[in-house]
Amino acid sequence: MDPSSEISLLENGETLRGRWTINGRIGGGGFGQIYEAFDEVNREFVAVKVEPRNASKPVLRMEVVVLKRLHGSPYSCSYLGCGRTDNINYLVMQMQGKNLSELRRAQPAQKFSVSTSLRLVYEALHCIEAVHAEGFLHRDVKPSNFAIGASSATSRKVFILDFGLARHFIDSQGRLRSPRSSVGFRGTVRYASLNAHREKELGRHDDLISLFYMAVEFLFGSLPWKRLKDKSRVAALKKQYTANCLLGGKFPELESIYNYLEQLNYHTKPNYENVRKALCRCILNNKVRFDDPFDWEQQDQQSSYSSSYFESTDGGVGEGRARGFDSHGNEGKLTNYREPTPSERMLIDENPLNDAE
Ligand SMILES: Nc1ncnc2c1ncn2[C@@H]1O[C@H](COP(=O)(O)OP(=O)(O)OP(=O)(O)O)[C@@H](O)[C@H]1O
Repeated sequence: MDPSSEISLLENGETLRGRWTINGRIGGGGFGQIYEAFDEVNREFVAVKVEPRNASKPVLRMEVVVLKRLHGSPYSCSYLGCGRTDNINYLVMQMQGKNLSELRRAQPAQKFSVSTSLRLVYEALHCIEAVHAEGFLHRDVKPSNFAIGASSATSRKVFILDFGLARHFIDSQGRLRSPRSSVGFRGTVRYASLNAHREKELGRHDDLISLFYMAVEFLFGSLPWKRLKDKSRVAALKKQYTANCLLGGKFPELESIYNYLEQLNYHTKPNYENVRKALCRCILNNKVRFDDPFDWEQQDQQSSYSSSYFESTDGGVGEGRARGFDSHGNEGKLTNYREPTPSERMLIDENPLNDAE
């Protein structure tokens, strides 16, 4: 059964393990269905991801492994439980707010301001680094796999979702696993790195290249290959467009990040710190403040760029929504404002990406 089909795997009012009462479906991608449920023990809303027990491509097992490893991380959902019934496998986790794809598509020109774009990318970089630090590649980095928090305390934070395609890249001895010579395509065509198109074993830099494509889409509203489904045609365009061209020459620091990442391979650990430095320089040069309101908090249409070769709408993925999201209730209030740390401030003045680790 296609889990994203209209056939719901859970009914409203149904209770899992006598604790989580289903309250409605909030999303469903290619691999699972996501429900809102009420946790009768902690008296709060939670998210439940479900797949059929006989799924042709089961993903929840890996999701549970990764979420448990990340439990307590400020960049991922808390793990709350998992189990199975006669028909389904399920995973219960912390409820987050809207995903970054739906937030972007809700913007007037379907793009974020420079300020919002750069800060979201900055936060998403932390998320990806946290996953890599636990020895996992995400392999499906895209805007619908990041969400802002659902509470006033977390509504200015970004959380990474969906570890269904994750892969452990280190072995039990802590060594890098040997790359396989060929693997099938992994990820989402629009954001996949060229290595994914080549069906090569993906490395840490490939997750960051997908983040770069997210950045372009945030800033300009779309990617040139957004309407193409054919993987080889998308790959041809990804080869054709330089970072300079994708960014219209407006963000040299992001260009330098892409050009750096492109030189890396499966074996090299990206220098996350230097990528962050380059991003910080971009933030500084564009006069972005970490305490600016996000676009959805205050629609003030600050400096955003337009680009004639991009079209204005997209068929972005991710249909999730989450109740309890309260950014409107907190509009204008910087409930979770985070100053750059002293080391981040220092980074801004240094020259990044000179040395690859
Ligand atoms: N913990 C959560 N809290 C709130 N919303 C969530 C949560 N987990 C997932 N969602 C919503 O459901 C959507 C789909 O979730 P997820 O990506 O895990 O499913 P999927 O089947 O793997 O999707 P895809 O195939 O598109 O990657 C997310 O984009 C998000 O909007």
